[in-house]
Amino acid sequence: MKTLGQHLTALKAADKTLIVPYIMAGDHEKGVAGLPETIEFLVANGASAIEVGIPFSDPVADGPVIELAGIRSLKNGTTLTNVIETLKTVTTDVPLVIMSYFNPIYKYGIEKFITDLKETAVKGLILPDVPREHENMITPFLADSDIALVPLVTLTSIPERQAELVKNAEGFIYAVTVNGVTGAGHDYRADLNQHLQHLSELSDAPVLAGFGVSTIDHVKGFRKVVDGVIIGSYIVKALHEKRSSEVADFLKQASEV
Ligand SMILES: O=P(O)(O)OC[C@@H](O)[C@@H](O)c1c[nH]c2ccccc12
Repeated sequence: MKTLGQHLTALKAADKTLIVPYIMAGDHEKGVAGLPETIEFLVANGASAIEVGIPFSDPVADGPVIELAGIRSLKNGTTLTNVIETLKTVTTDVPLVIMSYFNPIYKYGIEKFITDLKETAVKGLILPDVPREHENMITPFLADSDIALVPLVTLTSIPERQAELVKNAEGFIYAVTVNGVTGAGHDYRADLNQHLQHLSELSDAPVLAGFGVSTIDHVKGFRKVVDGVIIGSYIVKALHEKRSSEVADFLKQASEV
């Protein structure tokens, strides 16, 4: 299997718009047992990679939609252990990216976490509450794996910090488009595209914009300056409300932008 960076770079070279849906593991009527079919559904509808969220009781960066999905998932009995066991049963060429707060991983054991992921299609990690200064808790274990630690770059990062965050980036760069939590309904800053353009120039790694992406017009707008988008709340809400054919249409249209 290719690394996350190789997979996305190949799609980028073929001039595809990178589309990365986010789902909350275990937010399904079958609980975590429903995760493989949700992944299959997203793969079948053209996802470039899939961000798999681990539910956590204190999700500081999550807006209401993702937070509620996390609460439902925890009620369904989802744990990092049963997510990893389930992911071991999933075979796909589309790389998976785990999005988790640090606490569940710390409790699981960092070394065991990385070792166990090697038996899955997980090729990347997004850890929003692990700052660059503390990444060395994780990076030694990643050294002999093909799992990338995806940098999150926010609008408030000063230019030097941005350059530092994207230096040697593997996988992709997650460009956070708003100052705030996940979810729709934010107004994007007038100079957002300039910021995104600048980020794209800083690195060869694909740049994906995320937070608030919920319409095809958003995808078209971001596609002018970056390689693709991450879509969370819109997908999580629509899947929960059983509007999967709408999600399928959205993903197909988005990948054709
Ligand atoms: O929901 P949105 O606005 O489409 O944004 C993606 C986001 O949900 C997903 O990437 C995510 C969920 N929780 C996070 C915490 C931090 C950073 C990112 C995330």
